Amino acid sequence: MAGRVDLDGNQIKPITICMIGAGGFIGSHLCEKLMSETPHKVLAVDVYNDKIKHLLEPATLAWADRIQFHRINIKNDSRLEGLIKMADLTINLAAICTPADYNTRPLDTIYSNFIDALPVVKYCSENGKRLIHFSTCEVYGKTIGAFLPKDSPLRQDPAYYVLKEDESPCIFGPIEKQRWSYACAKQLIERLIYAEGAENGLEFTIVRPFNWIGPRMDFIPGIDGPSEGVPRVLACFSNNLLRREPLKLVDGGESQRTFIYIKDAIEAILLMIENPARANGHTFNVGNPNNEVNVRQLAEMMTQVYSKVSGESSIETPTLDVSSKEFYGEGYDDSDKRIPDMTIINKQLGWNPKTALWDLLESTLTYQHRTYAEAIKQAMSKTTAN
Ligand SMILES: NC(=O)c1ccc[n+]([C@@H]2O[C@H](COP(=O)([O-])OP(=O)(O)OC[C@H]3O[C@@H](n4cnc5c(N)ncnc54)[C@H](O)[C@@H]3O)[C@@H](O)[C@H]2O)c1
Ligand SMILES: O=C(O)[C@H]1O[C@H](OP(=O)(O)OP(=O)(O)OC[C@H]2O[C@@H](n3ccc(=O)[nH]c3=O)[C@H](O)[C@@H]2O)[C@H](O)[C@@H](O)[C@@H]1O
Repeated sequence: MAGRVDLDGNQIKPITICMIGAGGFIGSHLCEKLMSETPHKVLAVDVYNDKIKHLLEPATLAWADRIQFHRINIKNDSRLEGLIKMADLTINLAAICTPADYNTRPLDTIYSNFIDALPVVKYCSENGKRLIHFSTCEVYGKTIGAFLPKDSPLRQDPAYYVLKEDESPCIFGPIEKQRWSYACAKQLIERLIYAEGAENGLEFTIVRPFNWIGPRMDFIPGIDGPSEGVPRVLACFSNNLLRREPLKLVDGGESQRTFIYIKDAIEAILLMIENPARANGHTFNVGNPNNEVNVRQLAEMMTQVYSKVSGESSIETPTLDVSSKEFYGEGYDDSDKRIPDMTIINKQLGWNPKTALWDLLESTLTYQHRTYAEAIKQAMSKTTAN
């Protein structure tokens, strides 16, 4: 930890970070990294702390005096401004960010991603504090290529699908496709932060994550989350595999995604934290363009990897096609393809992702099996007994 230097060879001074949403998937990994590898302090703000309990207790942990948990709902708590004032940097991760909510709870989604983020931006701007705000790759919406005829050769041309921070348009569907409530709220908060930078000198960095996945993502329905809840695809498919039921492919599983291992992505965030001169004023794609699959291929790969790590053979019919209306309800729509352009993050921070899809699924599904297999067996035998 001693003698840490930034990318320009300058000594890194310990700072205090107000991390809002620290108890979530990304927050838990970022806290872990900051505690184990840096001298920085974290004021961890969230309504839950289950995913960071191992960092908070026991009080004898090496970093015990560098992390404090504050159980605060940022919608309505006057303590927020005080915490932002105490910190050198605020990182805002708090959001509703599961697609099943975008079309079924659009008001909560818009409030969470725009209205609730407003005071955070305002307090940072008014108090001269730096802000790293988590947006999303969903702000790009659909690719330009999605509007070309299916057999157009231009669909193979990267100019029609690679997503660039400073060039690509944001293409959303019509208003009744409420799926886009999330992307639209995130886009507006990005524009507001950018304007605070331009007009009031706010020092900001915007992060656009592209499908970060790994241990502790979301929840397993009926085990550590609601039985009827629909998490993001990694947890949905993990749940199906653990319960030995078919993986559900929405609208044929044709949508394409690039998946990145959470630990690779966290390296990029640490570089942003410790290199403000290189990160301020920028919006960064953070993803792994080499790990592209469609959802059907993801399902097949996860089925193979899970067989390997659990030692169980796969079931006879491993996948099942479902319509998006059946699975998510009215108003669902989808991003067709998401390949991040890496030029800006490469130039500013020299960062590249490392982990191949098979390897990141192997470590993640090993974790899922170890954490949940027994609990699922017990829950299923109880249901059968009843
Ligand atoms: N995981 C990804 O791949 C991904 C992709 C794109 C964008 N993002 C963005 O990154 C951020 C973090 O995502 P995540 O995957 O860790 O999600 P997450 O749901 O695991 O974490 C969000 C955390 O914010 C907390 N939170 C929400 N509202 C709050 C409030 N009003 N007050 C206090 N805490 C509140 C939640 O309790 C949760 O612990 C989000 O802004 C999300 O939109 C994530
Ligand atoms: O992670 C990201 O980068 C962003 O994208 C996600 O959106 P999306 O990728 O559509 O969400 P997933 O739930 O991970 O779904 C991926 C794909 O799998 C499909 N899916 C999901 C679940 C399932 O059981 N079956 C299935 O076919 C979805 O329809 C979608 O096409 C979420 O919006 C956010 O977490 C985030 O902003």
